[in-house]
Amino acid sequence: MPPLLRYPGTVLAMQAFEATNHYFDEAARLLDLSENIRTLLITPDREVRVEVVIEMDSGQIGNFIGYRVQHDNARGPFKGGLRYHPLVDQDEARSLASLMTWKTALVDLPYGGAKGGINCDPNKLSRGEMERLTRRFIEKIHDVIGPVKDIPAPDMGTDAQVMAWIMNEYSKYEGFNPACVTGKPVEFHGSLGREAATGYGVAIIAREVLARRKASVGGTTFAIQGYGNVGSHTARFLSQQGAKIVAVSDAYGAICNLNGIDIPALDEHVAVARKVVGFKGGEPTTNEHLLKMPVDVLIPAALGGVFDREMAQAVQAKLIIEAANGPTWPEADEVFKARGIPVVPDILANSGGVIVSYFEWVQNLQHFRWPLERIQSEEQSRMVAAFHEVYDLAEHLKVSLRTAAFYLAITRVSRAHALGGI
Ligand SMILES: NC(=O)C1=CN([C@@H]2O[C@H](COP(=O)(O)OP(=O)(O)OC[C@H]3O[C@@H](n4cnc5c(N)ncnc54)[C@H](OP(=O)(O)O)[C@@H]3O)[C@@H](O)[C@H]2O)C=CC1
Ligand SMILES: O=C(O)CCC(=O)C(=O)O
Repeated sequence: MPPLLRYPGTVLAMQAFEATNHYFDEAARLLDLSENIRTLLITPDREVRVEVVIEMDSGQIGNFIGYRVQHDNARGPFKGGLRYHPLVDQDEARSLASLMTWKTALVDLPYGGAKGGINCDPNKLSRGEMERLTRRFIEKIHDVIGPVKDIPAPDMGTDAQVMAWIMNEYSKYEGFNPACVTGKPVEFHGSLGREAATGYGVAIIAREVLARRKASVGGTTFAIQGYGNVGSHTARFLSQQGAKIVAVSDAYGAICNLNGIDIPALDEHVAVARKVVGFKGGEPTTNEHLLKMPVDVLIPAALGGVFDREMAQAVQAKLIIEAANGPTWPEADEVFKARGIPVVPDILANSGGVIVSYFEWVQNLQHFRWPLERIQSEEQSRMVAAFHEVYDLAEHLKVSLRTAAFYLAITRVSRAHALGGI
């Protein structure tokens, strides 16, 4: 059975929401916001916590808690994923919802930010239990979500099938409306390109940041923590550009191959084994070792809170791209700054997912389907534009990429509050 994580023995100086607000404050200081505006911007608009009780396959009662935190909607409906994981709690949902507010603003989508989930272990639930859990959760929260209120999407532990159940359950209460949720199966009102969108975007960011550093993806070495939706698609798109992916991992362990892992062959193995360990084209190793390998680029693509101070000191990568949400504690961020290791922040690096969710929502509202070429090319142009805007601002203000990204996002959200009024 895989470990639940966070990393055992880690003593955290702060909680996840506090960490997100720390990053907010670093940028807000440059913006001269009043204390009242700061409070308005960081405080979640609404927090829903519901008991979700289902009958397990064994006949026993299963007790779970579901959360939906709606952080800010000054720029449009709340938007953000649903996570099914044993560590889901109110604080994590707050932190992730807040990150969504800054992410949607940074890539200029007409949305606010939300996040939620259920404290369950999807690896231990049957398909029937997952469906009952999802439907019961939606039964409890259907009145606070919807196409112009709050639009959920996939995150860790949820996928297109879960989104299909959400759409179906929501429609029972509120009438048929596929725009109530994104990340649905393509044949059930979903969008081409959504499943791979986050990884596709991470690979675009890798290409752009390497180009600014006079390097290219071809021949560059990468280690990727997490081989789920985001990690595996990132690996696929990077390897198609000639990257040398020397280590990947999931909750069960890691594999490494300094000559480069054959990603299509690994995918065939994972399709059967459901884990990366056991793949013949790599040596088994640990997640901890993967994070400390001397690679060019390290990509966390699993849980938050992976880098604490100690781990940041041990990292040997030259560049970090945050595909996961919130992988870096502020104490680690300081270490990376001091060591001159640039970090492309989550709200920029993994924004491809919500960008294509936006395209899915637009297609649902238009009752029209866009071809994959249009989706990928529009995702690409939005991400490239946002990346260079952040990079240029960071150089201009002499701040980190994260502070520049938050600066742009806070500017847009506070402007929306000012224009819309309270
Ligand atoms: N899906 C999306 O569109 C987006 C996701 N993100 C973020 O990307 C990250 C990954 O999400 P996603 O790929 O969707 O989730 P998935 O559930 O599809 O995949 C998560 C991956 O992380 C692995 N994992 C879990 N625990 C550990 C651990 N302790 N050490 C190493 N790997 C571990 C899982 O392993 P196993 O399969 O063995 O459990 C799995 O490979 C999250 O931080 C999420 O918030 C950000 C933007 C959009
Ligand atoms: O696609 C979306 O709406 C949100 C995806 C998500 O949860 C995220 O970007 O962290």
